[in-house]
Amino acid sequence: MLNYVETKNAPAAIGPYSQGIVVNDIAFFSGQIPLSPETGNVVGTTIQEQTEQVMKNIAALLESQNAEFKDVVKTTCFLADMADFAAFNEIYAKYFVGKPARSCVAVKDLPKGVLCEVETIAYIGK
Ligand SMILES: CC(=[NH2+])C(=O)[O-]
Repeated sequence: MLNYVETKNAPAAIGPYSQGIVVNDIAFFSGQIPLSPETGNVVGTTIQEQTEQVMKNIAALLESQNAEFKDVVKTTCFLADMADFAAFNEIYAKYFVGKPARSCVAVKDLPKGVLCEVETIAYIGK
């Protein structure tokens, strides 16, 4: 059984994808970039500001499934510049205290020219 994630508290999709899909007790959330859920505009210009907005968006997705950061089992992180790795990690670590499995790569470009994107998989069974 597949269920789509739909919440106004996280940015709407900007392409042909959903905010996430739940399969049984696992939620697969689409990559979050630092968009405002209200305006759809990019929030912040620094890696710190943009990572904070990404974390807010992930929190909203998790909340839509009655889940929290501690329920995340895997993340994939995309940076526009690996020089931002340390600063990104500093913000990331405040939220993902449970240290889920992770991959982090630098890519040539991200949508809307942002500095970071983070996708998450969470276990939402209780
Ligand atoms: C932002 C995003 N998740 C995408 O696929 O364009």
